[in-house]
Amino acid sequence: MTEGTPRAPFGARLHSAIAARGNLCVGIDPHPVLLEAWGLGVDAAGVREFSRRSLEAFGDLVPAVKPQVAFFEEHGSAGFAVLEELLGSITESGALSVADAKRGDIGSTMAGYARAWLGADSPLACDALTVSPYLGVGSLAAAFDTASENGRGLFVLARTSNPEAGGLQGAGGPTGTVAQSVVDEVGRRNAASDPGVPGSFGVVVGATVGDPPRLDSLSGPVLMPGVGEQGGTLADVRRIAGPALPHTLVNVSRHVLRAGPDVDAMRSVARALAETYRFVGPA
Ligand SMILES: O=c1ccn([C@@H]2O[C@H](COP(=O)(O)O)[C@@H](O)[C@H]2O)c(=O)[nH]1
Repeated sequence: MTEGTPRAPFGARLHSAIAARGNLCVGIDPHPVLLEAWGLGVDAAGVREFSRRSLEAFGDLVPAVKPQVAFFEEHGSAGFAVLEELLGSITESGALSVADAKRGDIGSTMAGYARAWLGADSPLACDALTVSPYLGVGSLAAAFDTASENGRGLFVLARTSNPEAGGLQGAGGPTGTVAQSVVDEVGRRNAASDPGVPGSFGVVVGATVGDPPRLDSLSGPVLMPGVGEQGGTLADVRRIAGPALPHTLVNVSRHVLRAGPDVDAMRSVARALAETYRFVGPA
């Protein structure tokens, strides 16, 4: 981006990226067990090489790449330095970066996380950040505002893919489930979006969920993990996304990464998935 040129909204940039590359998002999750399987050290240097090979394999194939922040954070400042470098390299590969940090806190503290991940020139700035609404969607106000100001986006956890989530997120009240109320509140923040182009505020809904929230009034993108190792299928993705299918990013991490360390082998798994998970015609 030229200095001084405002960044286009995340929703519009994602819309173009999906039109060009389809709906698959691949995760970079340097689990210790994968680092070992690849013959790499379980340290920041191993994570750096893992990230480099992963991005070489699929960075130019997919609209978005999702680093799992936990596996960088566990290596301290050296791990964060690798993540900073990776976020820049994802942009160079032509993909959007989704930092999966699941941040959430009281409003005044959330403002610090917002500046860190969504600020104009922050070292860890990403195109979109995963955030947790379980301190109240309103506690995320600074993240919504900072993302809007800088053309970045959010994916707010609504109905996550893990089996433990249902008791809390699927709990019902007179107006529907907790997850539905999150989707509806996020959707209200997208109200002014252009028809056909998603707003910049999305939700996370797992591909493993039997009782998903309705997404018809979201007007924003969906990040849908849970395909592959967690058992979600193409049919699940179609059923759960419904009208939001064209704006859905289907995330797959370990199923691709297990094909490594060979870059061509990972690329061929990612390419096959990218063909399967394409819900819009080529641009
Ligand atoms: O509900 C959620 C939210 C986030 N995730 C993250 O997605 C990937 C999934 O990895 P796989 O190897 O494809 O299972 C991982 O980073 C999770 O933290 C999720 O799975 N479910």
